[in-house]
Amino acid sequence: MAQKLAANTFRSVFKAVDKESLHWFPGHMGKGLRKMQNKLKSVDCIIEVHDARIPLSGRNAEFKYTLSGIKPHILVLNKVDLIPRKYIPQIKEKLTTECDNIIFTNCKDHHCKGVKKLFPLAQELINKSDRYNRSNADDYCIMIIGVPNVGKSSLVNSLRNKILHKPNASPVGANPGMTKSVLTKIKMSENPLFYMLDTPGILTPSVPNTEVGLKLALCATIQDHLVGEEIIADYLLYWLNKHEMFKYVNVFKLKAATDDILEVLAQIAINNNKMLKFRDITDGAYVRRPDLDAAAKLMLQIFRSGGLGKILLDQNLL
Ligand SMILES: Nc1nc2c(ncn2[C@@H]2O[C@H](COP(=O)(O)OP(=O)(O)OP(=O)(O)O)[C@@H](O)[C@H]2O)c(=O)[nH]1
Repeated sequence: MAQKLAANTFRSVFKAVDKESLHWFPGHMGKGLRKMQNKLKSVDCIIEVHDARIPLSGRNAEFKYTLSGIKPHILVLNKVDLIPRKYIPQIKEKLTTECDNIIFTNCKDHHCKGVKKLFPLAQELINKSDRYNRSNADDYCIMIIGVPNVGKSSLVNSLRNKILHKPNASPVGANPGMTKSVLTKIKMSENPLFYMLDTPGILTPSVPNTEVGLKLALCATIQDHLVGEEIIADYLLYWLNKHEMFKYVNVFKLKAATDDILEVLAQIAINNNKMLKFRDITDGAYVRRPDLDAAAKLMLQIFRSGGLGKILLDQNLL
């Protein structure tokens, strides 16, 4: 059993990292945003997907200014399976001034109620709206947007499976930036004629400060190597200790909770036989050392798959 230590035993602030490394805006994203802004004019409803673990951090609301509230907007908080359900009402309340239509989804669950509700809600909102520049169009068009890796393609696939009973169309990947190709329309239903832009629009995450950048990195919306796996793992350790979530002690077979990331990584490496072999220059003999990079990658992978418990990284902002 993990020893429960007082929060003040641990770091109260996380040491700053190089801010530059947290501003990630590769070329394809910039082009994507421009293309998307043009496309937004020809859609009737926008489904914005974000990671439920960071409902208040990292969303990029820029697209909204382009449309200034003209088109119906649904905010989908995906990966709800990774957060404690008790926070859902508070999250809704906190976001209600920004968006009336908030839906929580788990795209890994074929019976997810949120996914089932999404399409009927979009239809209802479009029917209620004046459709602005598209009032004469016979078809309805929905666009899915969001920052990288929040599950946009997974949601498109879930909706396709549910409505069209068709297999997956969009590639799903564990790394950010999977979806790069051109936007194309796919038919979702014949009557009424409903289309969806099947390649989701990628938004740049909003990174106003280091802490938000680290949360985005923890949720894999910024590529790991741009921040550094060890830094992200250290932030995770800091966060877990600060919120007195000590499940990691058992998961990583540690003797006690600790604020020392090197101690944690060394133990993970030993437990998982992730060792590097070196030749000792003095006597030529081989020595083995823990592979800390591999351990940091494993630690992040375990966190991201929910192995350290259900965690709401924005819980302090509610
Ligand atoms: N636990 C959990 N994982 C999910 C869920 N939805 C998607 N994922 C995982 O999240 C990762 C990213 O999913 P994608 O659907 O590729 O995300 P995306 O937003 O299209 O990614 P980009 O194309 O990079 O923008 C994959 O490893 C998915 O399996 C969910 O509801 N719960």
